[in-house]
Formats: sequence, structure tokens, C-alpha cells
Amino acid sequence: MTSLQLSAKEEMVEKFLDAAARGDLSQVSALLTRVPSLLNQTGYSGWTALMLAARNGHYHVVEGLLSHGCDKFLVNSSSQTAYDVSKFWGHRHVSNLLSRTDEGCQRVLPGTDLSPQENYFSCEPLDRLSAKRTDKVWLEDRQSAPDTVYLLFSSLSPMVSSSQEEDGGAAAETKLCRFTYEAVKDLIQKPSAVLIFLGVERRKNRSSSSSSQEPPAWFAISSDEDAAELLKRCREKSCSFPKTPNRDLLNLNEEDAGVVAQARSVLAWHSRYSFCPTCGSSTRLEEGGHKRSCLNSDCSSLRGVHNTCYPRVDPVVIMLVIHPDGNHCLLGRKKIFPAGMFSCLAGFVEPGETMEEAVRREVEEESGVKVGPVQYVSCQPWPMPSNLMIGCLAVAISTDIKVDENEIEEARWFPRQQVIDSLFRGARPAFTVPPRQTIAHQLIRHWIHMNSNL
Ligand SMILES: NC(=O)C1=CN([C@@H]2O[C@H](COP(=O)(O)OP(=O)(O)OC[C@H]3O[C@@H](n4cnc5c(N)ncnc54)[C@H](OP(=O)(O)O)[C@@H]3O)[C@@H](O)[C@H]2O)C=CC1
Ligand SMILES: [Mg+2]
Ligand SMILES: [Mg+2]
Ligand SMILES: [Mg+2]
Ligand SMILES: [Zn+2]
Repeated sequence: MTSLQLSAKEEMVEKFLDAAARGDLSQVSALLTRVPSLLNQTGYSGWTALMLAARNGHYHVVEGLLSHGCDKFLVNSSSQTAYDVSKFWGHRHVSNLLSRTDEGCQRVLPGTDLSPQENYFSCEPLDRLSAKRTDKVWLEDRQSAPDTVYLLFSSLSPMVSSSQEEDGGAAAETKLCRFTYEAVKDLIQKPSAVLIFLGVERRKNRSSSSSSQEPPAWFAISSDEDAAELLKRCREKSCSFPKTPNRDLLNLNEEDAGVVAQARSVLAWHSRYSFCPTCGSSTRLEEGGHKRSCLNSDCSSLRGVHNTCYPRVDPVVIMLVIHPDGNHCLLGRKKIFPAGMFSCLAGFVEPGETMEEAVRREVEEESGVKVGPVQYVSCQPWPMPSNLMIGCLAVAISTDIKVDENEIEEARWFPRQQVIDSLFRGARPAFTVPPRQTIAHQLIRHWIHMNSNL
């Protein structure tokens, strides 16, 4: 290419970027018709036409460029996307346009903070009515009510039905199988059965005429009967008890996942605490399955408050560590991860430790990186078996990495652009992030959505 041709091309790019910056939609369209390759060209400091139009709030130019299929995830030399730029300059109509996805209303780049409800397993479709757990008469009455819903568990997995996609591809949706009292009453009567009261359905419309009637109650029942025998109780063909909960329970809809978060954690606690941890005696289920009391009347667990009597929740900190330059984040991989997957570092909170200290300790133990400020973002119940994942952002104050090979296979600083590529583009990214149902994924997204460079 001659220098004359080169400068002609440069001139064309400049003209195109200038038209976008001025909001001249007809010139932008005319130039694109003649030279389609202009679409994602960059000028000074890596600014694209989309960024320049976004900077100046030119909604129709942004719309036009998007309709031509321009790449909205490109970043300039300060690692800002067009969305970051429009948000910083207060052009909300443009940032709303840029945050839309092809799937419609789902937000890829939300302008607001992540709400706790957005984490999978955190939806609460049932009102737990904990005060009713001690009301034996009420509980027995609800158990046999015709509209009461029973979920059936075997080896801590709920019975689910899966619909397959038409081409025989991956399971499209997994639903909890719901049973009536009549269908499971023989199981409830077995001495080995564990029955948990989960709550009652929340009324969608409190002022509805049927409000005098009690909303349906939900129970979980765990049975040690043979799984194949249990499956015969279901009329649907595609029923199963998932074998790999870490993976299979992520295909439920948000509401079913919320119910499973409670039921699985409580059942897992019963399966591991059959005997009193204080004196080793047998225990009795109480309070709708939310308590185990020791049968030895001399046991000290019967006096005072004891966490041996109630289901456990184990707090785990999970953190996205940001490089002091603001443009890289620290991700690690365990040996058991699928090839190419990197995730946030995580670790159990230890006794007598604050959340912030647990973040600093786990990051330093696992990666050798020292952490300064820590900020809570959101949390996620993780019923594998009963963790509460406390999601944080943390800022590194040192950058050398030395991994603890017992826990982590590799840890690396990833540039923001690679993270964006992995989250949103999928086309041969340098690494993969965990699935959207994990808080690790949501924390990574949260960081990308922040205007950390502006
Ligand atoms: N939802 C999400 O996005 C994510 C969820 N997680 C979950 O977080 C949990 C913790 O993460 P992980 O990195 O493994 O934690 P840690 O870094 O704390 O390492 C766990 C190891 O530490 C030991 N350990 C120390 N204290 C405890 C304790 N109170 N309970 C259990 N083990 C303890 C165990 O060792 P030993 O086995 O030798 O006794 C265990 O294998 C995991 O269960 C994982 O499923 C993790 C990442 C993402
Ligand atoms: Mg650790
Ligand atoms: Mg860890
Ligand atoms: Mg640990
Ligand atoms: Zn005891």
C-alpha cells in the first residue's frame, strides 16, 4: 500500500469518526454504505465511532451503528466501553440503549448495582412462617391439606423432570416434581423419613377475594427408599434425581432453585447430625424439621443456646481482587475446574474473623497477593451443602503471585478486555468464566459494569 493510499484511508476514518462525533447520521450511514470496514475503526486513543457518538449523546447515531452490527464491547486506551463513556457523561438514554442485549430485556451492562435477588438460589418464593414451626396442630393440619405441595429427595437430590430440546440437545429446563399428600403419605409415616416444613406460598395479590383461605404449604421429604422405586411415583416420563448437584441444580428456574437452597441445606444437616454432637445420644426432630433435640435429659445442649440443635450455615468469602491499576483482576483455577476456566478466589471464614480479614487471609494464602480495601457486593446461599457465599470486591496492594498449590493450580492477573471477551463474546476467549448462576460470575460482571477507569 502506498503512502498516498494510506493517508486516503486515514482521511476516510477521520471523516467517519468526525461525523459520528457531530451526530451526523446521514453521513455516517453514507460512509458505511461505501466502506463497511469503517464500522469498528479507531482513531485517537482507541476511540471508535460508537464511543464518540456515545460521548456526545447522539442516540440515533449509536442506534444506527448498532444496527450495522458494530462491536459495543471494544474498549479505548483507558479501557472504557461506549457504555462506560455514555454513563460517565450522563447520557442515560444512550447508556440504556447500549445496555440492551439481543435477548431483549435482560441487562448485560446494568447501570445499577447488583441486587441480592439477582443471585441464583437467592429467590424466596415461600414465606417460611418460622413462628408456625412450633405449632404442631397447625403443621399436622397443613400436612394433609389437599393443596399442600411435597418435594421428594433421595441422597440430597430433589426429584426433577427435564424437558429436552427438540433436536435432542442439552436439557432445556429442569422442574421440581410436585406431589400431593395422598401420593407420599406412606413415605411420611416411615420412621426413617425426614420431613421439613418449607413455608407457604407468598400471595401474589394480598387483597384478592380468596385471601381468607390459607396459601398452599410446602414440605420436603427425604426418603431412603430405593431411588428407582421412588421415581415410579411420578407420572412424568423424564424424572430423575440429579447425580451431580453442583451442575444439575443450576438448570432449575429461579423460584425452584430458591426452594431447593433451603430444603437441600436443611436435609444435608440432618444427614450429617443424626447423633447429638455434644454427648453422642440419639436426637429427635422438632419444629417442622428445623431443630434436633438431644434425647439425653442430662445433656448440656438442652440448656442455653446451642448451634448443635439448629441447621448450620457456613460463611464463605468469595472475592474479585482488583489490581492497583484498576484494569486487571485476579482469577485462579483449581485442578478440578473444567479446562480453561478461571474463577474468583474463595475460602471459609474462620472463627473469630471478620469478613474483611477472611478476604485478606484467603487471598494471601492462595495467591500471595496482599489486599487492602474490601467492599461487600452481594451474597448467595450455596446449598453444597450449606454455604453462604459472601461476595466482595477487594483492592490489591501487592501484585506478585505465589500460589498455594494445595488449593489452587494457577492464578493470574487478567486484563479487563480479556474478561469482557470471555463474558460477552465467547469467540475463542483466552479463558472461560464460571456459569451465570454462580456468584463468582456475577462478581466478575459487577466489576466490568463499574466505571472503574473514569
Ligand atoms: N457459588 C460460587 O460462585 C462458588 C462457590 N464456592 C464454594 O465455596 C466453598 C469454599 O471454597 P474453597 O475455595 O474450597 O474454600 P477454602 O479456600 O477455605 O478451602 C477449602 C479447604 O479448606 C479446609 N477447610 C478449612 N475450614 C473449613 C471449613 N469451615 N469447612 C470446610 N472446609 C474447611 C478444607 O480442607 P480439607 O478438605 O483438607 O479438610 C477444605 O477442602 C466451596 O464449598 C465451593 O463449593 C467456591 C467458589 C465459587
Ligand atoms: Mg483457601
Ligand atoms: Mg479457596
Ligand atoms: Mg480456607
Ligand atoms: Zn446430647
